[in-house]
Amino acid sequence: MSRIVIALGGNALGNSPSEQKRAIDDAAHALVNLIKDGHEIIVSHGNGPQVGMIQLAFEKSSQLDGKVAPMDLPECTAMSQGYIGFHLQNGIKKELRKQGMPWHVETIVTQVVVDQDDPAFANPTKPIGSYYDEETAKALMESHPGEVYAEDAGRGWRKMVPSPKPIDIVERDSIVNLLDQEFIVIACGGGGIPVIKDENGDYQGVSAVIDKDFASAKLAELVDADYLFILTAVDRVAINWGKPDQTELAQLTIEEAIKYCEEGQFAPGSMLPKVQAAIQFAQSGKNKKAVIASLEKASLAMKGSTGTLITANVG
Ligand SMILES: Nc1ncnc2c1ncn2[C@@H]1O[C@H](COP(=O)(O)OP(=O)(O)O)[C@@H](O)[C@H]1O
Ligand SMILES: NC(=O)OP(=O)(O)O
Repeated sequence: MSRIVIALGGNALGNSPSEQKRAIDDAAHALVNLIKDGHEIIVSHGNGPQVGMIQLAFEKSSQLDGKVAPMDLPECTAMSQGYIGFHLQNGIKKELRKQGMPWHVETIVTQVVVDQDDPAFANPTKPIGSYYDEETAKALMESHPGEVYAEDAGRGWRKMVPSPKPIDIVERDSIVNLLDQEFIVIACGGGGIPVIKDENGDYQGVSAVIDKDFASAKLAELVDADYLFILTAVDRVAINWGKPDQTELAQLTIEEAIKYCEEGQFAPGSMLPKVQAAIQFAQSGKNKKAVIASLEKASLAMKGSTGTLITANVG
């Protein structure tokens, strides 16, 4: 039995609540297969499209109705954890019921501690919300001074917000207690709600969105997981991505992964943070294994027949 932290990418969630429910049904099947294989799972998920949508909805509502206040990013992430967790926990429960498996599933509203002096606060790089064409994005920057829009990994222009690195997880002990009670835990949704500790020792939200792959690596480290699974829309990490000599990689040592990152093989905002998060987890202790694989082949990736394995001692 292995303890696996699973980071679910955008393809597990879809772009609207109804699409999300359908996508989660497929994701739940892949997740329950891992439980059937005897593993303990902790699920995290992204929220880039959702957190942007929630923030925009409040901005538009406040323009229409002065009694509605705009919503800051930590609250928007908290809302996204709630409704994505709602769909995920019910989707997983439904799949467990179908397969006659008596497991409990719980979503934890998770706060993740960041450093208020993280340089990321001065350099917004995390894409959220919808995609725009360049002209629209530039018009939005003119009409919304202070907001930053930039190209997102060749897929269009998006709003960029600060994305500090995760340092600690406030609800770590609750997560471990639930795991010990044989719960399937959903935690660190949307990278977790970014917080700092104030002078009284209380947690205060800060305006940022943490990358869910880095938060998942931190979660995997803090719950002493054996595996970090980063599940996305491709079977394997590739070098020379999108070129005629594109080559999929079945395994990478930490040193090889660092070298490819330095060569610029992975697009910032899409594959780069996944590989960096995988390296971070693989470096966090002995025999720690990170796997980047496609959602529907998660169970096969656990058996080693697909996915990219990143670990200290490949072979
Ligand atoms: N070198 C690469 N190897 C594999 N996929 C890559 C590479 N560079 C970019 N990609 C793209 O990055 C995507 C994963 O990033 P993204 O869609 O942002 O993740 P998420 O699944 O977390 O939403 C892949 O589906 C693929 O289209
Ligand atoms: N918070 C976060 O990293 O979300 P995405 O994976 O959707 O970008």
